[in-house]
Amino acid sequence: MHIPLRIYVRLLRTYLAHQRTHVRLLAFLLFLTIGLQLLNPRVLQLFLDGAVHKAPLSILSLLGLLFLLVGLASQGLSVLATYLSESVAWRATNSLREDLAEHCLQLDMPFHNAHSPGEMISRLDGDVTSLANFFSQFVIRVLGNLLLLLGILLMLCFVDWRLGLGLALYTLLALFILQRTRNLAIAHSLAHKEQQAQLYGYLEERLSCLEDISSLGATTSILQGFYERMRSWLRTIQFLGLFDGLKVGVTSLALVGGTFLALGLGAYLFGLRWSSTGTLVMLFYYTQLLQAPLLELLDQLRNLQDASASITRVNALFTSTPQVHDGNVAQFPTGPLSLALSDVSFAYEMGKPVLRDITFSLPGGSVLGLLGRTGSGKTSIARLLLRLYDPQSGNIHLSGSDTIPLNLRSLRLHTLRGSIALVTQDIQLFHASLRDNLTFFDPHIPDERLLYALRETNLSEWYQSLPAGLDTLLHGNTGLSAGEAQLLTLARVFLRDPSLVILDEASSRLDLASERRLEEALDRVLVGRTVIIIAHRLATLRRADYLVILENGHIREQGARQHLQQCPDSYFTHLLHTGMEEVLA
Ligand SMILES: Nc1ncnc2c1ncn2[C@@H]1O[C@H](COP(=O)(O)OP(=O)(O)OP(=O)(O)O)[C@@H](O)[C@H]1O
Repeated sequence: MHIPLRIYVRLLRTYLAHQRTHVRLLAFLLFLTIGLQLLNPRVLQLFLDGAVHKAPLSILSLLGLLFLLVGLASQGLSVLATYLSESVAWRATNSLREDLAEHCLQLDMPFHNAHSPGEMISRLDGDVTSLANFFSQFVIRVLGNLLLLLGILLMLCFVDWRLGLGLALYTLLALFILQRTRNLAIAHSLAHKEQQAQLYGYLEERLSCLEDISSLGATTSILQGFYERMRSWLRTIQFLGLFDGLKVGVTSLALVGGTFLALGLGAYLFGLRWSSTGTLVMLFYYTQLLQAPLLELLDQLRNLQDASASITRVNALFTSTPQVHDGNVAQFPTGPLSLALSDVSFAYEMGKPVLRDITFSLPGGSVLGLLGRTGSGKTSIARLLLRLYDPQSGNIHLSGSDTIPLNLRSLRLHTLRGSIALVTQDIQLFHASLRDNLTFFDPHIPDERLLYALRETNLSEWYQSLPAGLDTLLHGNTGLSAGEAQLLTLARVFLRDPSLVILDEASSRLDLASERRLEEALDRVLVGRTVIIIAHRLATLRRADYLVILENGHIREQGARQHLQQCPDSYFTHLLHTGMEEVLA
């Protein structure tokens, strides 16, 4: 996998730019720690040689104290550096997470249809988390450890060039062997991540429809699927364990080889009287010290491989652009909203049209009933109005009381979606307080407005029964009846004060009593707004001024409801006589 250097540099510059001081301090601490590590063996050598040559006790005590202080300072600085690097890593990854999440929220439905929630979670969290080390330490550690290696080898050269050369050759050989051994497990390590993601995706999907699984008696087959995934995961983990064992064995062998070589060379030179006891101990110490940067460099190399895979995926996400482009008109038309669709045709997939030449208009403040068999394209019209998709041909215009008609595409998406509310039967409540569920986590909406919205949507009695009022924790959709959940989504709509409300079969799953409560609430919430009711049943059409009846993606009939109802030849009258539910279902 080849990633241009500029991508790494750009990432580092973007996400470390605002914490330059911390990064500089971190680099200083790491280099200081490395310097101190290099110093101690030399102090030890001086101490030992001093002891052998009967140096004064005061000098030996001073050297002993220096050895202790350097050791303590190096440990203290390491702790500080770890704390700082964690802080740098979290800040950098958090802002990357924030940017990615914001970008994902701006991507349109075709993108989200093609990527499962599990996949998005793994991008937004898994991939970003694996970049933590890259942000906080990679450059500093690689540079630092290379310097440490070089420093140790230079120190050894300084003592005796043969020692330096011997250990330099050993370092290169050890790096090569260890790198090779580590690469053996990469394929299994990738398979391990993939299988883990698959298992989590499987669990996420099954847990989200636990009620259906239990009621359909599908628990056994679900568990069977779970066991199968666990089994193949276990096999990969066993292989990984085997490779881990091999890796530890080879690493120990390589490191022992280094010590053996150093001591062998030292003993040879000692035999030739070219080195002292202190030098021998220092040599042993430096060889031990050599192992840490060696392993650290290999770890960083491995981390870079992981980071590169994550950077590729994160980059791919950043470069995905929405097919729906934002407009530039920030001001939404004021007053009752009129709507006009002219010759709108749309297909989710090329060659499979879902809507064909749809043309109708709706005066501001009126109610349109949108009817049609399942799959006739009703919901697709709602999605076009919200610009979740754009039609392939035709135009949609909006106008208020004081503006000329505006093309839907010219409006800012944020403004548009803030002014059109879609209420479906698919209700999404969060594991959060009632307040947050109503405000979508916007802290600026005062409680009085929330209480007013709850009253207007017939939820006062339910609210009185809550143990902690607006702070009561809602556990998603559980714990509320379908009717209460639907009224709660209506309260959300009321708070947003939209100009256009689209009710997509909002009451179709409710019992009679709940539907009546919802209808009463709608009487209040819909006042002064333009409304589109996507309906299957006659009862939901009682408030419609106009009707559009769809059939296989085109308009079969349209007109004022009163007119169509009174016209004996109209399709609507036919539907009324034959029993609309049966014909449209
Ligand atoms: N995301 C999608 N990708 C591809 N095809 C889709 C998608 N959503 C809907 N369709 C197809 O588009 C057609 C119209 O669907 P739409 O949901 O608009 O119909 P509908 O009238 O609202 O149906 P229902 O009453 O069942 O909700 C159907 O054939 C459907 O299978």
